[in-house]
Amino acid sequence: QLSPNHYANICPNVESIVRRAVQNKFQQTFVTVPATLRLFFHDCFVQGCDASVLVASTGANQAEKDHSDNLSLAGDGFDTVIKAKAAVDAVPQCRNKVSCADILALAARDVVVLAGGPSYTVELGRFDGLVSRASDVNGRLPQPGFTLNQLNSLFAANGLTQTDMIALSGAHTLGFSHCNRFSNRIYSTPVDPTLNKQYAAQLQQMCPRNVDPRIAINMDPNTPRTFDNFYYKNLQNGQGLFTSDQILFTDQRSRPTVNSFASNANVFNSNFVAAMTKLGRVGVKTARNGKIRTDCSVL
Ligand code: HEM
Ligand SMILES: [Ca+2]
Ligand SMILES: [Ca+2]
Repeated sequence: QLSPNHYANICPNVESIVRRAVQNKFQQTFVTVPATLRLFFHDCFVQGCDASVLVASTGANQAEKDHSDNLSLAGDGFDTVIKAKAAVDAVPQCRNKVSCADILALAARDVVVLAGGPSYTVELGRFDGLVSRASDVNGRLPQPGFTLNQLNSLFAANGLTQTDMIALSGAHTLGFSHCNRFSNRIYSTPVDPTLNKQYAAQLQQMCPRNVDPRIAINMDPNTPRTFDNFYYKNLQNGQGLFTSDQILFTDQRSRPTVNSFASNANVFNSNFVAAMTKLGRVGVKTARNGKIRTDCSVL
């Protein structure tokens, strides 16, 4: 049973402790923001929001983070949670009382705020999962080539509507992508017709054939460091980076929602907050099937 006041007696300052740690990390690198936000999503969609994504592999177990779909998760997201956990545990009353899953949920909210996005109340009381298996990731995360039906069915499997899915996709207003995620769109004949011609040419320039696979580019070409509704305006202009982004505007069924988020930042913000709150409830563990980890990377 999640509640914003879960730690009121256990660790009353947990919110400010996590916020300060996230702020410190943010001052070192902006990558903290997209990395932490994406990490939360990849956690919640596999075994629920239980910090299973944070677990390191051991000789006996290949953990989620080593699945191919998770290899592009930026290390700064993991580091943010580790730093915040250390800050929480430095307070005697809080030591080993706050779950890694809750710290990640708080940190995801805090990075959105640091990038200029909306603030919101985070529900707390998740326990950390007892397993993390790479094989559990198979088929649980959306792929950049997904159709609207594929996106909808995967999000529906997590209790999220098409509107939630469109709002959460707005996270692509921040952060980076490697070139191979969309190279099929710019090097097909003809070039993907839903791509803005000028944007396609820019992408070809930034991501030439046989580009170094480590090269990553901004997903939002206009305001890559601001959490805003530019993602949806980009879709209207044919500047959606992935097939799974642009389809939200191309398909008649999702276009009205994209247009409404593009024309009204407040509508986007409130839908994003509602969807993040729902995302944070996915597969939550309790004392019966979870625990509070002492080290977020060790079961
Ligand atoms: C709707 C289906 C989604 C698909 C197909 C998708 C796919 C991707 C892909 C392929 C990347 C680039 C990874 C790389 O090459 O490094 C990416 C990055 C990112 N995604 Fe998504 N994503 C989806 C939804 C979400 C959601 C729901 C969130 C969070 C609420 C999210 C947050 C991010 C962020 C912040 C990045 C940038 C990461 C960074 O810069 O380190 N995505 N996504
Ligand atoms: Ca998880
Ligand atoms: Ca932006």
